[in-house]
Amino acid sequence: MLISEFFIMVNQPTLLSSQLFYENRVVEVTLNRVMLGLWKEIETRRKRSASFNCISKDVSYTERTKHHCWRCKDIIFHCLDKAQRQQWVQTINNQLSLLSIRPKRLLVYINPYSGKQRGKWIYEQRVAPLFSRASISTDVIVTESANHARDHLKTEVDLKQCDGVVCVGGDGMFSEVVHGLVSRTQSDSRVDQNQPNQDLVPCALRIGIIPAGSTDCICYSTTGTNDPVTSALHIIMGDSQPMDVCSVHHNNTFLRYSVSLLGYGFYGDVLTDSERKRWMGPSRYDFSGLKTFLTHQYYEGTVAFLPAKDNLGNPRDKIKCRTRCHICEQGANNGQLLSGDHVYKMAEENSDEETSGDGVWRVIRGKFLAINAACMSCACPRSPRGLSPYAHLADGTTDLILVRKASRLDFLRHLIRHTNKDDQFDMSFVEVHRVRRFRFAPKHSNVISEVDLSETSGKKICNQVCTAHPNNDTGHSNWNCDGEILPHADIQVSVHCQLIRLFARGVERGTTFDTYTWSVIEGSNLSWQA
Ligand SMILES: Nc1ncnc2c1ncn2[C@@H]1O[C@H](COP(=O)(O)OP(=O)(O)OP(=O)(O)O)[C@@H](O)[C@H]1O
Repeated sequence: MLISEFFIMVNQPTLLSSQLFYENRVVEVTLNRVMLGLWKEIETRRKRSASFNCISKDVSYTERTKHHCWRCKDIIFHCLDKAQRQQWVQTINNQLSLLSIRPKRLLVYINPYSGKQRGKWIYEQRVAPLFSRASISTDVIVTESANHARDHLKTEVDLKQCDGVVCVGGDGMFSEVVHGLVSRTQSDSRVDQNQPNQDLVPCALRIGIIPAGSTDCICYSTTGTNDPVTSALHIIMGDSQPMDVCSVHHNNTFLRYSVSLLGYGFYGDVLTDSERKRWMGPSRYDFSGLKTFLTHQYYEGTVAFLPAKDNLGNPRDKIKCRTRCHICEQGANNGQLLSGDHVYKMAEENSDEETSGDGVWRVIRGKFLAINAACMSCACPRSPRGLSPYAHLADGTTDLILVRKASRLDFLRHLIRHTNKDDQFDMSFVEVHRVRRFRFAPKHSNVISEVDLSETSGKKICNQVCTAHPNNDTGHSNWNCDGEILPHADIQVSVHCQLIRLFARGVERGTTFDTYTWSVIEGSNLSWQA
């Protein structure tokens, strides 16, 4: 069982301190309330003498390695007598029993078709052995169809019987679990999700993500890596990272929740096209991305938004969201949605400001290549800084990025900047705002239609690519909501501050503690050998 963080805490009272043997060395090992202290070498012996009546103590712990990855390691200390060994086991087990933040029972959903279809293998080979070592009991469900996990969580599960929910898969699988858990929490609390101005009830259970998908953007943005073992160790340690959730409505009807990207125009069109090409596998995103870029479609409409409070910084302030982020703390202090009249009416023709009960809305009309709302950085291995590098996980805001009509070359320069260190917002046709709520209305009335996912004929693609300012048949794009297509262009979005919590701790700063930071795993099932 994972014990706890294992690094020097100078201000913690020492519970136990002994001279033990480690390899050929005599070391001073200390245990304080939450951590096993780093041992200090006292004396080196070339060989442990055969006359030592040694008793060994096997301890597992987590160690930070490169690129935010954690690994589980074992260490064996040797004691001189049984009494000393007994004292160590007893004290460690007592401390472990006090760590209530660690989950003991988990509900696990595995999507066997995520990414390269290795979800089941990843769980069974790399994660389950760690859970069992940490004495965590699991109830594992391999999903049989899309929305299996969501519907199971919504209706069937006794949530009191587990300490957390784990999804093995990609961002789509995580989104399913979020929908299941958030909807279930609201229905248990009799909260109507169809009201866009409704404060939602935060979920009690934490969610763990074992990455096994194609992009794993949410896992990457919340742990700094998409490594299944690292995620499993964060779960075992009982880490907790709050996260905002956006609710998306159309005319007082709830559509979906979003935790990462809402994209209209470019990202909506890439998704719509790529869904038609699922048979191509993950390469469909590259193909559809190129095709959408070449069609260079823009969309007219009105964006209205409620800016975030000044104390939450701005999307270009270079303050990254990191473990124990002070901006997210400020966001939580600012409170959930502000009470009062949240109802926003679209601005009069020539006005660029509107006042409602919760502040002054800004209104922007124009022709847009893309409208994106990033609730988190959306970093992933392909774009390590993400769509909005300084967006925060839990401050109650989303970064609204408006990319106005521009030449293909300028748009290409903007897109390329997502993959390097240049500022993608430092371009005359791009503006970015930190907002609490926004809404969009396309210029042309929104026809509610089933999205046609059938393949477009080659001739039509060619026409679209070759036309200077092509418009699609309806004159509006689709919203890409965390990888799902929304059927409405006219939407209202509200950010719900810290609605859910993950078994994660956000991306950690630098590597200052790397050499000194350890986390002990084994506890009640410490193996001792005479
Ligand atoms: N048993 C199943 N059969 C078919 N679809 C499923 C099943 N279980 C889950 N799904 C659906 O598969 C979709 C994609 O899954 P997931 O996100 O895990 O993988 P991915 O698309 O490869 O990864 P990413 O979202 O990171 O790109 C999800 O929207 C989920 O609803």
